[in-house]
Amino acid sequence: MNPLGLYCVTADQASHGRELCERYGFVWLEALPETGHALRLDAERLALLSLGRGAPGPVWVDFVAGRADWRRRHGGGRGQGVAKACGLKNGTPRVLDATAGLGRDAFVLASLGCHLDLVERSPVAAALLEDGLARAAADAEVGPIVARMRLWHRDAASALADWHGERPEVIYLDPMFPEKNKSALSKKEMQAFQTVIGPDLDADALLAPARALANSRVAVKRPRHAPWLAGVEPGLVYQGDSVRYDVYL
Ligand SMILES: C[S@@+](CC[C@H](N)C(=O)[O-])C[C@H]1O[C@@H](n2cnc3c(N)ncnc32)[C@H](O)[C@@H]1O
Repeated sequence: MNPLGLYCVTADQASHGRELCERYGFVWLEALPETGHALRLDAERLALLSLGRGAPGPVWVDFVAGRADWRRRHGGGRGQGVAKACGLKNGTPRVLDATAGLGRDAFVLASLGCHLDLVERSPVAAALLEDGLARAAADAEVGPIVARMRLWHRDAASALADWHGERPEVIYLDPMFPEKNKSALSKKEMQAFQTVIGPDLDADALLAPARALANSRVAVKRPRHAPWLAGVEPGLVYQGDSVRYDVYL
């Protein structure tokens, strides 16, 4: 996939924009293209745009307002599937989220008190997540929560094989499943995210190193009817309406 372009709205953000291009390999844009996808940096945020007629709205990471905030206040706490799958019934384990994406699941776990390492290989997802974490850090209520989330822009296969940090109790995996029916994706905007990132066809290879590294369990989020990751039967399954959590103890 070609590197994505980054467009900076005002000169004030130019040095930060150029630094993101250098670090993540984005191409500096003098103007937004008419079609396709691009990153847009303004004083508020970094966002992934879909361009052209009928294109879905922008995607960005917001832990302070919107869905993440609602879910933090009213989402069901430790009764949520991700919390049950990661074993939060018995405490607040240290979690390695090896497929961090836009950090939504990780934020739920951090809100419930967990410390997390987040590993993300896609430059687009990592840059959006980094931006959301930085903005949330300045918020009085959410700042202490995101202080428990540490992002690493790298491939999980090598990170799991060569982990130098504190050994995680739990490893959480939520690779992008090759979705045939795109309307099944929760929001139109997320279709853009999937188009830019692509399916994670190598996800099976993460299960064995994750099981070798995790102190207590590996939790895998799958679409409800998807086959087991790497064809390995889990010890425990939490079935939700549209997703399933397979737990390897
Ligand atoms: C479905 S998204 C995860 C969504 C995330 N759970 C959330 O709540 O926002 C899958 C993410 O895993 C990342 N990913 C897949 N395989 C990876 C790997 N081997 N190393 C690092 N990241 C990976 C993809 O780039 C993508 O951003």
